[in-house]
Amino acid sequence: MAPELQQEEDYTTGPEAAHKTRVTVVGSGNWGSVAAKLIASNTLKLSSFHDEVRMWVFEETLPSGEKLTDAINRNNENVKYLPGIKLGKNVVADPDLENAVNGANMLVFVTPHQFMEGICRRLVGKVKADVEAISLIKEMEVKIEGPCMISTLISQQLGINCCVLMGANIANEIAVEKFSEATVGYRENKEIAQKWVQLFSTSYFMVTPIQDVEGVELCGTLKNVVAIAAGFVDGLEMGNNTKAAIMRIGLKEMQAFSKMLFSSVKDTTFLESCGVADLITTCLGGRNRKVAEAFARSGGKRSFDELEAEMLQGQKLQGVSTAKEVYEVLSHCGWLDFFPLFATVHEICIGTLPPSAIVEHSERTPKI
Ligand SMILES: NC(=O)c1ccc[n+]([C@@H]2O[C@H](COP(=O)([O-])OP(=O)(O)OC[C@H]3O[C@@H](n4cnc5c(N)ncnc54)[C@H](O)[C@@H]3O)[C@@H](O)[C@H]2O)c1
Ligand SMILES: O=P(O)(O)OC[C@H](O)CO
Repeated sequence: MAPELQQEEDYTTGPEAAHKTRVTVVGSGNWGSVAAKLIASNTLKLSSFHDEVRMWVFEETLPSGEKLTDAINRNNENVKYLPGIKLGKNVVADPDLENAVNGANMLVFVTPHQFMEGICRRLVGKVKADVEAISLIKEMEVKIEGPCMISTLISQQLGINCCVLMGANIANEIAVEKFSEATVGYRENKEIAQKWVQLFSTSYFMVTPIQDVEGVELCGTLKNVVAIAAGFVDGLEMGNNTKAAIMRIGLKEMQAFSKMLFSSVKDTTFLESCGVADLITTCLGGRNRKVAEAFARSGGKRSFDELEAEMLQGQKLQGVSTAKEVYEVLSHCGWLDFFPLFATVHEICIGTLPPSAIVEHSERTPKI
């Protein structure tokens, strides 16, 4: 159960409280919890924001029998998805989605993408008409009409504006306040983008706004496919030069695919944190890389689902499903020959090709 709004300190009262911007984080996984921590450290300092940050929790029961929400509020820590890190006492976990977003002026969406359609459906008519949203979700969906970015899904289903925040952001490193950068992608309104920058920025988290929402979101989405390829290379012990080659080919395919989908995507976006920096960090230290390495070491005999459950304890991979979504777009558009790395990653994931195909097939020079 979510506690009453007033806790030990009085965050909510005072005549000016009603005019302050309220922030809700929709999601409480590994990155969701770190996002709440970053934001909560800023809402305490910025007088235009309400101190309290609500964090929606997909409720579950811990092995101890305690509800996750209760454990978070009692310990001020997400004991399952971000153990050992205090979130800030002004973070209030709430298992009731509608209640969590009630009255919020700024919504931060940060769940694995597969839950977003259901979440949006539940939120229709429940959010303020002028609420601003941001998506931290690195994925896309493919519908009959074609590919749909998650920020577009949010915008269309809820009728609200949605920016994105992506970057070289392994959550566990930011949780212990190691320096990193991030990129906010926005469509038109730079003032809104600046407000998101203000809300997320700390001395160890440097955020830059750029006007290229699709480019930023596609970088965050597509790098997960390259991370799977990098994991195969690691699992096959092919070495650093091979991995660098896979990253280079992957970056070229990311750029070409993004520009073929959206002609507005800027080349310079790929040099921001959301582009080459995220590609590097994810291919070195991400969860997609780690599980793909185990998959290759098993010779493709163990499934990604099984390895995900065993290795990530409830955290979710996005790369395997992204590879499938990308493959569907490539098949539909007749582009498979132009993107050998993307296509090969999917074919290895579904067992049509062995992990060793990652080099044999991806090195074919793409005609892009
Ligand atoms: N973890 C990172 O380092 C990191 C960094 C940057 C971006 N991201 C992106 O952020 C997004 C969220 O990732 P994360 O790491 O916060 O999550 P996660 O993988 O750690 O956690 C899984 C989350 O899914 C929730 N969940 C499980 N079943 C659900 C259901 N049926 N409905 C709704 N929620 C359910 C769980 O409660 C948990 O909060 C992803 O798109 C990811 O790619 C992650
Ligand atoms: O752990 P991954 O593979 O989901 O990647 C985490 C982040 O996206 C890195 O920026």
